[in-house]
Amino acid sequence: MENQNNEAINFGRSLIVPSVQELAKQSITKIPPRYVRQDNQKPLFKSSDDTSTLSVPVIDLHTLFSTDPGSSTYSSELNKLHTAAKEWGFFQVINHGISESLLEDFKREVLSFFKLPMEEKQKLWQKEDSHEGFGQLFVVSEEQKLDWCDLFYVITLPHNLRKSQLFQNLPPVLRKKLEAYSTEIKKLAKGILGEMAKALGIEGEEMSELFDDGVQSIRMNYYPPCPEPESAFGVSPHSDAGGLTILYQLTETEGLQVRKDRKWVSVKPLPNALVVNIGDIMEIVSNGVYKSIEHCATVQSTKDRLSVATFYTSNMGLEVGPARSLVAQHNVANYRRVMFEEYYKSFFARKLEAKTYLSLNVKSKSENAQGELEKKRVRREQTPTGDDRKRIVSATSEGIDFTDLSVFDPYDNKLHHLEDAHGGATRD
Ligand SMILES: O=C(O)CCC(=O)C(=O)O
Ligand SMILES: [Fe+2]
Repeated sequence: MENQNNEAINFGRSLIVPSVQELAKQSITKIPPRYVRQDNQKPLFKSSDDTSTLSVPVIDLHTLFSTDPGSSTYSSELNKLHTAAKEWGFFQVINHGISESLLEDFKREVLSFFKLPMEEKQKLWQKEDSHEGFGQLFVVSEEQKLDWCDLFYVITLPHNLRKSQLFQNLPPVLRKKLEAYSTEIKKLAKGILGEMAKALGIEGEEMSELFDDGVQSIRMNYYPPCPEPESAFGVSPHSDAGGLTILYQLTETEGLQVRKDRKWVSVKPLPNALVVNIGDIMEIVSNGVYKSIEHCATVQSTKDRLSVATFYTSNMGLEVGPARSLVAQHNVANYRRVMFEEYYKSFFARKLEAKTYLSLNVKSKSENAQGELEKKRVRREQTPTGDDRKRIVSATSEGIDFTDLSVFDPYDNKLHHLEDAHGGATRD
């Protein structure tokens, strides 16, 4: 039974910030300091065309959803999905079953939505007590650097979590298409989660308990052209909090970058493909077999870019932890159990930053040594100059050998030099 009181639930709020789209309409040649990243935090640039080898795997969902599970074609595609989720945490899906016409209609409506005059958008702007609507997310202080992006964020499922006033004020055709898109994405997310369960060896019943009536939210991102694209992020490096994210890249402009080991790889928009990535909750459920991977969006000087991210996560009211069937297989639970609602609320109450929330708060004792090192790394990266020496001394006195400008990288369990921008990784 749906609890009607759920509409009172607020997953978060964010400080109200100016519209970047409006700012970009003025012919500025420099961006305001609030968007300019420090030298060692700037994005790295290269499009997928000039990189050589690495590209995000592509999975054919028709093979998984419609071929005989006993066939070798099926098992080789399932294996491809499993490897992509383990080694990349990101992949693109083709033949996903969402019709081209729905994707086109939805795209058209989202494009016009961001073109609405400001007076219309104001009616749908975030309020101080909730981050749903037009605006930004994760802004917790006036000093914090801002992303070069306007977004519209809305909880779409389950129905009783919707802010009905926000829905009623949406342009009617957008509302209709959003409804259809949200239904299709839920179906798709559950289909992919079902295949993942098979690949991981999680019992179907447990997967249903976790994800049958999951919370779904949609974030529409508009990245205007930026006069200083080398200094700003469209979205800061982060991991997503949910179960799965399904991203629709509406334009051909590249911008999404995914961290693969210590490199950043650009995800080229493919016609009619969707990008899927593992979120923190799915990393927890998979007991760490699948990884929720850091990613970010860069911006360009002449082209704008639009994307729609749908976050599909577990049911309300649940305590989420590593799947029972996996703990039995692995003989260890690598993550603590967390109340989903608390996890989501705490995620939204802080600045968006790398993978710190998951690594610092939910890893179990067996992974804590790594978590402690990560905590020190984050503290140091937040103040890369100044007190660095002291921190290194304090880390060393605790038995950890930090050499100057070295960081611990939780992705490969090694120390690396921190001379590179963009969080210490390099681009392939
Ligand atoms: O626009 C993109 O490509 C990435 C957006 C994203 O990571 C997000 O909305 O969480
Ligand atoms: Fe994301």
